[in-house]
Amino acid sequence: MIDIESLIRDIPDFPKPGVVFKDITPLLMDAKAIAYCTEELANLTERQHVDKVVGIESRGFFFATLLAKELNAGFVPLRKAGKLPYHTLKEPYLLEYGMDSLEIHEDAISKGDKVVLHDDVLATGGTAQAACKLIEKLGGEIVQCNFLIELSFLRGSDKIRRHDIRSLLTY
Ligand SMILES: O=P(O)(O)OC[C@H]1O[C@H](OP(=O)(O)OP(=O)(O)O)[C@H](O)[C@@H]1O
Ligand SMILES: Nc1ncnc2[nH]cnc12
Repeated sequence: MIDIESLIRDIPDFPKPGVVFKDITPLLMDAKAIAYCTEELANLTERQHVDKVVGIESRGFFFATLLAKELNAGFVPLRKAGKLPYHTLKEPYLLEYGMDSLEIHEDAISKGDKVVLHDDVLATGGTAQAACKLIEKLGGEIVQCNFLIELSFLRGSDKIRRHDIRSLLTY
């Protein structure tokens, strides 16, 4: 058991006044914490069969690839607009401190694939909602939305409540 909360630091007023940013870089610098979080994130899925773990650029990538390895699944990147080289589907969204668009390669998920969506933080839920739309447009079946951190006071789970939502840490 590792106290991962002590490895996440609050940065007030980043990237905008009024936002308290959860900085996970201290956690990422700790080898035991990486191993612990990877195993615990995989345990949240109850080790059910998963075809693809979808990770959201950029901080979602850190644990999504490790989680894919742990679950013996493939990894699919959801990237910010203009970064993926092949044919894409695109979805705009609002997040706690701005707006953006996410894209997915149109051949990244096959109809009926069992998919775990992973990101580091669930805040207002705009990012995760857009990600779910893209996965489902390609015919993926979302078996879990899996997060390192949920900021429950921002009510992001309201936007993806159809899904199983699990987080290692909730504030
Ligand atoms: O629930 P929401 O309000 O939509 O916010 C959550 C998103 O915000 C952060 O990403 P950010 O866009 O800051 O990009 P980054 O991962 O590249 O830092 C975080 O990694 C989530 O993807
Ligand atoms: N408060 C926050 N800290 C870290 N990442 C975030 N993404 C959206 N809100 C965030």
